[in-house]
Amino acid sequence: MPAATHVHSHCLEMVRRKKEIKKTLMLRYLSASSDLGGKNSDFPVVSFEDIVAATDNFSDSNMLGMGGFGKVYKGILEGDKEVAIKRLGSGSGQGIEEFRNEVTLIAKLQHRNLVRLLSCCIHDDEKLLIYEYMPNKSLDSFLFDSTRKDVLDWLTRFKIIKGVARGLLYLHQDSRLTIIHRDLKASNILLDKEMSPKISDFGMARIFGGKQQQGNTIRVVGTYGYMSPEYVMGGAFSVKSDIYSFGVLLLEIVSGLKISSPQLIMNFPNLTTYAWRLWEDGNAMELVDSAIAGSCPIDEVLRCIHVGLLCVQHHSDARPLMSSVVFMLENEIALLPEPEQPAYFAARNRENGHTRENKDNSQNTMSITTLIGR
Ligand SMILES: Nc1ncnc2c1ncn2[C@@H]1O[C@H](COP(=O)(O)OP(=O)(O)OP(=O)(O)O)[C@@H](O)[C@H]1O
Repeated sequence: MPAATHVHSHCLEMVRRKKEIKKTLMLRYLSASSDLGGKNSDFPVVSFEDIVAATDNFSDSNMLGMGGFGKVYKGILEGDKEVAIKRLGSGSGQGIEEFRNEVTLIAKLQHRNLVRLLSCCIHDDEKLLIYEYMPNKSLDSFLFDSTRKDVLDWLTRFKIIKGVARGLLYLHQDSRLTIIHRDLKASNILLDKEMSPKISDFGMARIFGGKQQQGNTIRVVGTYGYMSPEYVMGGAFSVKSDIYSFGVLLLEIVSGLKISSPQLIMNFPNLTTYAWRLWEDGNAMELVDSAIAGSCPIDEVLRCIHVGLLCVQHHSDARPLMSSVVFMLENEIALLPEPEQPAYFAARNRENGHTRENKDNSQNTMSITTLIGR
């Protein structure tokens, strides 16, 4: 055979082999993905056996925490890859549809301030989600723990506030769809090894396409204290209800106080009411967590409190969009409008002249996840 013909047939053989390998890989990929019911054909899955091995058969020593939908375990996959595995039991209240919602939604999202969903698994009654592992767990484990909150100096707190704001901006305005988280709170902010924040827990998120930006539900899910009045009272959710939750979270980060403490905060029923009174009286710096007071730039802190109060305003129309929030947080010279009175500030407390919130909505931090079917 002439040399040129030999080279040519060799090339053809290489192309044919490459095509075959590609086809085999594609078929393998599709059959693995079909575990999800065929709806997520581009999403990697892990076998249940691998998960059992990775978590030492879901041993208690590997348990990271427990949320409304089930337990979360630390696991090691592929030899040395640390992951967090969320095990949603059959009694977790999350059906296959909600599971698919979380899986398909997160799989499409990529932002440095959102937790990455790496893969998932459905095995008989078991549904499992595999996330990147966040070594510092959630923000609440630092913020509300007097022995750990020192780690959160002002620089770190401001970095967390800005990171969460950017993550939420992506969900609301910068990704292909409008995504409303509906359960933004300190325990849903995870921290990586540099203490950078990542928003997690999209099980209750709602996605909108096109121009639709708000919805209504009779199945109110979320956490009291973080939920906006229009959502609690009427089930109306929109980006503005997430922005309300962000405002609450921001005030918690600055003050180190929980929105719904079991005790009144300085005679006020909750944090927003307390923050508003201090702001109105020109004493806003008194809100700052004593663990960092004295070591933080006053202008920056005041701007944060100001933005927080804009976000928790009673009227949703008055609350800024996340694009404005990010701009106001990142630009020292941004002119901020005066905040109006926050939600839950209606009834006047006669004893001390301060207004008080409706207590029904202030003292309960329980997540409501399954009230009435949609
Ligand atoms: N990716 C992760 N890396 C490390 N720890 C995690 C990870 N995901 C969750 N955890 C830990 O597991 C706990 C439970 O998380 P989960 O998201 O199930 O519930 P939650 O947000 O605490 O509560 P809820 O379900 O009511 O919103 C968290 O508080 C956190 O400490």
